[in-house]
Amino acid sequence: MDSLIKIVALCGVVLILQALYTRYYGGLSAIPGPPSASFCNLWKVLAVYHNDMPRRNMAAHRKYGPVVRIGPNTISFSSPEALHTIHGSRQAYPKSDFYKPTSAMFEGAPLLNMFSTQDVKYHSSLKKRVGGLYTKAAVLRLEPKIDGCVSMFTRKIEALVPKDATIRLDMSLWVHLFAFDCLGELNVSKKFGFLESGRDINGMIEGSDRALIKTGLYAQSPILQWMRWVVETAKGPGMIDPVMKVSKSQQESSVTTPDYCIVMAGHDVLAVTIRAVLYYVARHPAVEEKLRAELAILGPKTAPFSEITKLPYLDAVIHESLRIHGNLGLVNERVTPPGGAIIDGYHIPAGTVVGVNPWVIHRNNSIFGEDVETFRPERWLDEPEEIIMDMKRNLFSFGAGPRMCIGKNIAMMQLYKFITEFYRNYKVKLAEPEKEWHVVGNWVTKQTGMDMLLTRAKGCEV
Ligand code: HEM
Repeated sequence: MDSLIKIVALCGVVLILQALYTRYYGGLSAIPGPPSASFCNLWKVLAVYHNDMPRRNMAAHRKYGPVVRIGPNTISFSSPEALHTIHGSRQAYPKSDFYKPTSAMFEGAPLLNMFSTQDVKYHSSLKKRVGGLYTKAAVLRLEPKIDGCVSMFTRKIEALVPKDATIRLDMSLWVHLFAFDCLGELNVSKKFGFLESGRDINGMIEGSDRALIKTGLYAQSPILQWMRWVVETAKGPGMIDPVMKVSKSQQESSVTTPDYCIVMAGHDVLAVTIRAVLYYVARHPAVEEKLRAELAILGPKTAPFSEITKLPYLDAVIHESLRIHGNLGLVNERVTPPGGAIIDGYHIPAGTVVGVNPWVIHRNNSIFGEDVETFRPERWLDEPEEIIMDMKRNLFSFGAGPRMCIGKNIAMMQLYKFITEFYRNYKVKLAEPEKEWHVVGNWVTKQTGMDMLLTRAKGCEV
């Protein structure tokens, strides 16, 4: 018993000494931040646990400046220079262990995909193989499929909204049903049936939300990450195992793995963006009026993408929604290379987790102006050209550099098409404007609590 107490006491002393060293002598000791963050990950864990990371991360930058230590080995940056160095340049840093759980597991080992891989060479070889499928020109072939999904959404809602009546709908759910069905249509030419049934099928949306929340939370500390890995491994084979067994025998595993990632990517962040547009436009009737006036110039038929991308106010509303409501609420984590790096005047040792949180950079006054908390699409139209270019360069909603979203062109087409048809067909109001929506301030910043009152717009024909 005596020796057990001695061992526990010894471990305690070692941990305390290590914490003191990390705080006062480690290579990051000069960087300001919340006091606890310099020796343990509690600050990050609590911020995510309370679904409050975007707000706390922004507040930390207001208090401590452009470079903030938010964990013993994690630094959050807020400047455009840091964004460029860490994420945007050709030599952008590799992803951190945060991304490990975003690989499916097969026979006890992670199946690396384009999103999850930390290996720069493997990533670049994957991207070379499939990148051509996602260029602006290439995704035009998907326009009819996206049109099909948008008109299915419109038909479903039309069936729920009788002429001259107003109906209350949970738009948080309905846009996710659209996003999931669109994912099916684009990937396997088949809608999954979410819109048809008008609800989550087999708990897929709920399951995906849970997985994203867990990934965001457990990744805040290596110990939690390890515990999650143990639990997930103990659960045994998942959905991907039988697929991989077939693929392996056909020498296709290298194709199946990136496909798996693209099939899983995009529905939740697309839904987050559409919700942001709907919510902020509903809160700003003058914006809605201008948007409707612009859309009124379109003919009665579904407008082609090439035409709607020329509508300046629609473009400004989408950019402003992407800015004010970052899809991801955490620092997009990267790791400094061997030899370390100089970022924003600090020497950051090799192996440090560094990055930028979209919420933080999108509220940088030097880029987006003094009124960053205000939803003002006009900022994308009225400012001098070089300021607008600078805002576009620093809009981080789709990431930046080599690890930027490969699906951005598809996502933009989905957004433009959905928003155009939605406002052409419906008038919308928040059902309870006195209430704020609820935002999950974790990794993907999902919003709920946005019931809306829908009425058919005049001349709406589907
Ligand atoms: C509005 C919709 C979307 C948004 C806001 C969005 C946002 C993002 C962001 C921010 C990243 C970088 C994440 C990070 O570095 O941590 C990313 C990566 C990625 N996205 Fe999207 N995405 C959207 C839709 C899509 C769609 C439709 C697809 C499917 C084709 C897709 C596929 C991917 C892939 C494969 C990556 C990994 C790219 C790489 O590491 O090279 N995304 N996305």
